[in-house]
Amino acid sequence: MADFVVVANRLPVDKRIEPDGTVTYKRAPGGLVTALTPTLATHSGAWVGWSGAPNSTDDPRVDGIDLTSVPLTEAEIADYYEGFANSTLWPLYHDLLVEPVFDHDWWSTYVEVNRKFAQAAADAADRGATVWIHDYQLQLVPQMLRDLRPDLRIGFFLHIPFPPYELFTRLPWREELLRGLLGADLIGFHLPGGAENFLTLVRRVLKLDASRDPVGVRDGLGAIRDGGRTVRVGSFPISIDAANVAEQAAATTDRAAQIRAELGNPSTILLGVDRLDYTKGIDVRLDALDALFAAGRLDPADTVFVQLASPSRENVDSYIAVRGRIERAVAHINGTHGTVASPPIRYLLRPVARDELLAYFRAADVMLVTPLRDGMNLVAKEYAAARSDLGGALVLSEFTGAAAEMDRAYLVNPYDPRDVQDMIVAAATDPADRRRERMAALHRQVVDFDVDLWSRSFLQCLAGAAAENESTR
Ligand SMILES: O=P(O)(O)OC[C@H]1O[C@H](O[C@H]2O[C@H](CO)[C@@H](O)[C@H](O)[C@H]2O)[C@H](O)[C@@H](O)[C@@H]1O
Ligand SMILES: Cc1cn([C@@H]2O[C@H](COP(=O)(O)OP(=O)(O)O)[C@@H](O)[C@H]2O)c(=O)[nH]c1=O
Repeated sequence: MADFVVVANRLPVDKRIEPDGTVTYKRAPGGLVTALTPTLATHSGAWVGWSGAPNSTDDPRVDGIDLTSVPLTEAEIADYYEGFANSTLWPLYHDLLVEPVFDHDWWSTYVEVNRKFAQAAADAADRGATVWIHDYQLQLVPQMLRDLRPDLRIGFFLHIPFPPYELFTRLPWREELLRGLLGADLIGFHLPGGAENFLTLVRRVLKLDASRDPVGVRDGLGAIRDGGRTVRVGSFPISIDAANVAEQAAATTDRAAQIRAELGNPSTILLGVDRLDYTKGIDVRLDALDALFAAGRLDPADTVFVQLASPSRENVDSYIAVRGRIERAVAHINGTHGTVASPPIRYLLRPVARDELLAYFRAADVMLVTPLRDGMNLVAKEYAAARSDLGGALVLSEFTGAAAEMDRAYLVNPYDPRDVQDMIVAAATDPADRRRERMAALHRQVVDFDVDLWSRSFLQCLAGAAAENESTR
């Protein structure tokens, strides 16, 4: 029994069974794990989630965290994870970048799997414990858990954008999802806009009394009256362990120099680091580079773009399609603008370990972060944290959560090809002192607003919101 329980779709590690039968645990992909791992290291607690493999029931202790596996069958993985979570909610919440599928059988499995997570959390939590539920895969868990364990303090945080009324109300299950979330004492979003969309939806769809004042950042919470309870709603932009990233990155100088040499010592190294997801705009940056090489604005003989892409959701059609588009674009650019000895694009389709990533950050002159939509984007923050040497430049899409705070980046509208091209050229060629001054501001921002502030501010607001509800019980 733990007095602090994290509930997320994924455990922080993926279970792998090696060909010789040995079991290993590897860090799971994605920013949610990156952000929550340091938080749990400072709270002794439990993490309830799925292992990434079918029917896994073992509960290992990894890096000092007690992990509780929620076993999912292959059919549940197909209908709940690949289906409702990643073919319905993910595209709907990311501005319909692909068409969401509305399937009643997937919804039934989503409800059943959310019930499994709620039961596992109820079993793991001590009396009066704090339970922090994460993300779009588990939006029904707050109310299910409150029904099972009214003694708990329940927080929920959404890691992806929360859509406006016009998009959300397409969901045939809109009322059930809103009701599910309202089981929490505090519901957190990255940005005030997501929190305000939620307040509007609750007012219009559920006809509840929801505050109308603008929501502040880490402050100025919204409120919803639901029966005898008050549900608080706020904005808490997630971040990273910036001091740790800076320290580890500074230790990669030799490897960074080696990477530069391996790439042929070009004048400019550009870098992209993403899960292979259609939201990330990998094709946006490839199209921009193609145009810049064709126009002679960048020299393909003296420029290298490294794209590190970690495979993601590989059974989902839209992910298979985007991989095809990206690989065709890489082949087209290398075939058109490169030589056999020096292709301007280097593309890797596999997860890259943290130390190696940090060395790439230190080697890159320009980091390209060009999502069409992204809840936050921790890679942008990691790059700024890694550049304690104040080298490099960040090209950042306005459609990421990170852009709200990192306004000294070279901000781009990823829907405007000319803007993306111009900003890449500016980031690569601006005078050194201008680039340095921008990077200093970005580095300071991520150091001052780190992941510890994110979790502390959320958990403090949760304690306040829960105490208010406990006093009226
Ligand atoms: O678990 P997967 O299906 O492999 O996906 C990985 C994670 O992707 C998403 O990350 C989001 O959270 C980040 C941290 O808040 C944020 O920076 C990013 O913008 C989001 O896309 C997803 O929300 C997680 O649940 C997944 O684990
Ligand atoms: C490609 C790649 C990434 N990482 C790490 O994963 C996260 C990604 O977080 P972000 O918020 O940018 O986006 P999503 O959560 O994926 O939507 C970040 O911490 C990266 O450093 C990694 O470790 N290895 C990789 O190959």
